[in-house]
Amino acid sequence: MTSDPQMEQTSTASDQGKDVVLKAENVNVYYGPTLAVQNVNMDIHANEVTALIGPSGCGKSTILRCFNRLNDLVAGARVEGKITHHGKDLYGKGVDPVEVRRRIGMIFQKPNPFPKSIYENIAFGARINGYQGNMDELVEQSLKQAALWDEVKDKLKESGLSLSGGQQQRLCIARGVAIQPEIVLMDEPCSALDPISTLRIEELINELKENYTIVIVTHNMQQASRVSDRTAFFNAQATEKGKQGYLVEYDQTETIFQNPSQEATQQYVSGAFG
Ligand SMILES: Nc1ncnc2c1ncn2[C@@H]1O[C@H](COP(=O)(O)OP(=O)(O)OP(=O)(O)O)[C@@H](O)[C@H]1O
Repeated sequence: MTSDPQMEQTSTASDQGKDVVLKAENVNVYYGPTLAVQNVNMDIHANEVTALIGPSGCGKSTILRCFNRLNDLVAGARVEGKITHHGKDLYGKGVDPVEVRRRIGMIFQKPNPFPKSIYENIAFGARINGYQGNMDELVEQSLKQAALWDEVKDKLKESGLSLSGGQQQRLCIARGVAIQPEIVLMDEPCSALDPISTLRIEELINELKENYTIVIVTHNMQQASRVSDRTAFFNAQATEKGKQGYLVEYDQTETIFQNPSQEATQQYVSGAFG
């Protein structure tokens, strides 16, 4: 084990190239002049759940937002290095960031349904994205995929805001899957939810990975170990220019939690810091 952060980063050497849908190579992210996360290399694999864990401020959300170009919308944010999606530069000339975000959706920490009916929460986005098929069928199918149909099928005209927090988050997931993304990014999707709703979302994540690739940021280590196939542990080091995040170790979730190669990972997953 080493304690030098520059030396610590490892990646999934054993199965690189296999079903890789997103690949980050030497990614640095700056906010203005400040380097917030440095030298991230990681592959995201198809139909898997990848968890990003680590203490506050180590750059998990920043990296997540790079995966669908949401950082483009943050003033002063700049991404260096390369992120490819099926081998194609996600930031390349001619790539439409709106189309990127359609194929690579984001579920946020706080459920954010539109102030519209449950039905319209799903139909609205689909319509904007040019959906021409049977809307009733799409609404039903999306709500079923998000494990919400049985609870709302008799009140589709009621406001999405009338639902509980956990139901609202599943509505947001239904809205997300209705536009048929390939990848779903989730930024602490359960942090505003009670334990029962959290468990429901975790079960849902497990079901969704049959059809989608999922990357989830979570503070909850039990959650990472329950839902993910691979886990990336990020840490931050103090520098004269402030805190800098970096990827310490990325491997199968079982390895990260039971037999990590880095001491810092071992300490973090055993609750010694963070
Ligand atoms: N919009 C922004 N403008 C400037 N700095 C930012 C911005 N967003 C994040 N940062 C900085 O980038 C670093 C990484 O933040 P980020 O939110 O990605 O970390 P995180 O690991 O997701 O943290 P948390 O677990 O607390 O959500 C932090 O130092 C943070 O202050």
